[in-house]
Amino acid sequence: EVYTAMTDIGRLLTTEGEMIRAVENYIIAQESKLEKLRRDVYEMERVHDEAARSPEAFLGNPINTFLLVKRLTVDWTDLQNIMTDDSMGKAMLNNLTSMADFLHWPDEEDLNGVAVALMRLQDTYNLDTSQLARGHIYGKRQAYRELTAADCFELGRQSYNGGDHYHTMLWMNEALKRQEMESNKTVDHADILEYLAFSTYMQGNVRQALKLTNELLVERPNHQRAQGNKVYYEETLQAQLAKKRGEDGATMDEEAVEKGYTVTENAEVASDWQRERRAYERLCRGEGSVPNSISKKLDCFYKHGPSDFLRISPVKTEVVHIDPTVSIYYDILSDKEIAVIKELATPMFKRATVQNYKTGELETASYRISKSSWLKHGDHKVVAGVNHRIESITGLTMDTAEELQVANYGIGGHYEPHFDYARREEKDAFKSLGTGNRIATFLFYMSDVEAGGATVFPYINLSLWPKKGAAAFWYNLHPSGEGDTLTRHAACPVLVGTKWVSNKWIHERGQEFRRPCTLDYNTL
Ligand SMILES: O=C(O)CCC(=O)C(=O)O
Ligand SMILES: [Fe+2]
Repeated sequence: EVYTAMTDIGRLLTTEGEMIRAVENYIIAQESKLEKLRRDVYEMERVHDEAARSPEAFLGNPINTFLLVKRLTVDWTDLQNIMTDDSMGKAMLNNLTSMADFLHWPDEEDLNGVAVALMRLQDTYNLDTSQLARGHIYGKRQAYRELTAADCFELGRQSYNGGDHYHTMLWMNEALKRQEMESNKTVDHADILEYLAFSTYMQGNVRQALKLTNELLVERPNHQRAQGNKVYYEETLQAQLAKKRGEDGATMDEEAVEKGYTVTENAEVASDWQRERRAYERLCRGEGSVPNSISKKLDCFYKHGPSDFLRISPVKTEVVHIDPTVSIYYDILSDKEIAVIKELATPMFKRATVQNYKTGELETASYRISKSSWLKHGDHKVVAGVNHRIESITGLTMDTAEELQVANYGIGGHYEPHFDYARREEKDAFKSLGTGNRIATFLFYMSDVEAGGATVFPYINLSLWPKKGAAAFWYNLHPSGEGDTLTRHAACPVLVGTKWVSNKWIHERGQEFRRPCTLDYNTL
């Protein structure tokens, strides 16, 4: 007990002094914590208000979308950590958690999805990393702020987790540049170096990887993984040097063959794919042009048939390619009809799937990213009207056609090169329908797209730019029923804005007298 002697009570003053200091320190800590929270939330509020004024316009910029998802994942985790070390903060977080049913929280997968989409845009549209980090996209809309070193680091980390060392290097280099210029550092220099060094090694530049690892070791001499990597990189360099000196004369190819790889075959497969990829990306950027021999035969006119309806109300038609014939029809959907279709389709939206022709299962795939749903003839008079219009314009029956598919592509949304028709090995795809193959495609554009989002045909050098209210039409099959390989096409990633389309896939059955078949592969 202390109350019995003055000396002991005197010591209590020391205790009290400590207590006061502790509480004061607590207040200072809380205040600086609150100050940080206040600064963060104030900034978030400012951006949020700007976004809420026009969400489509704001989120039409991929950098803004990435930053929003990052705020709701990485930044939110940081904020929660600050808030959970006191009970008031905990209570508030519990409150937020109990609202889980009606709040949407993006997760790590979403963050990865937007990061991957950004990389796709960067590759397809040749976007420069520094320009992107500055928020510039194609000279189009500007992001609301530049990326910090931590943002670039996050993009690098996401690429790294996906095993994409090429983009890890690009973004970690950018993070490094930005970090060195930041007065308030948003990320540790050494953390960037660690990722950068390893990805540089994975990309084959051992010398540079070693240099970066040495830099890292200057900053963090006890970093164990870096110590291990340093030894390994040095040994690898030695071995490479020895090889160059001819001590081991085997070429890479010879070694690969020894290990059982068939080098040339792989190279051929890769180059077919690469050729298509290059053509696809070039067309997405609008760099393709139809040769003169074809363009001089192209035409535009008012289409007055085949149905009586078109005699009264002709359709503005542009033929943009001959063999396969690709036509564009303008102003065939009104803004009102488009609004109705979007409204009907949106509540039923699901991530688009593709059919695995081996298992027959529908599955999601990274090469098709959009949300879509199907509208039946009887769902609304607008849908019925649309079906009639396609029948009037094409002269083909809609009785055997698929329902109207409505699709929306977000930032980076795309559909890589594909055929709409089922090929021989996939011929069971539509078997259960009993309506034959997809003879033709009628593709409505239900929005303009600010940048990107073209429909491209890599083998005929054709890019179609979405125009609200217009539609594209082509036959997927030759009159013989054989698939027309030149109709292979793709939906380019949306760069800025959003893209809405709807598809009507018309089938073979019922068209026998409308588009008679021939034995000859080519005649129409
Ligand atoms: O959206 C586009 O431009 C094309 C879509 C497409 O090819 C498809 O859904 O099959
Ligand atoms: Fe398609």
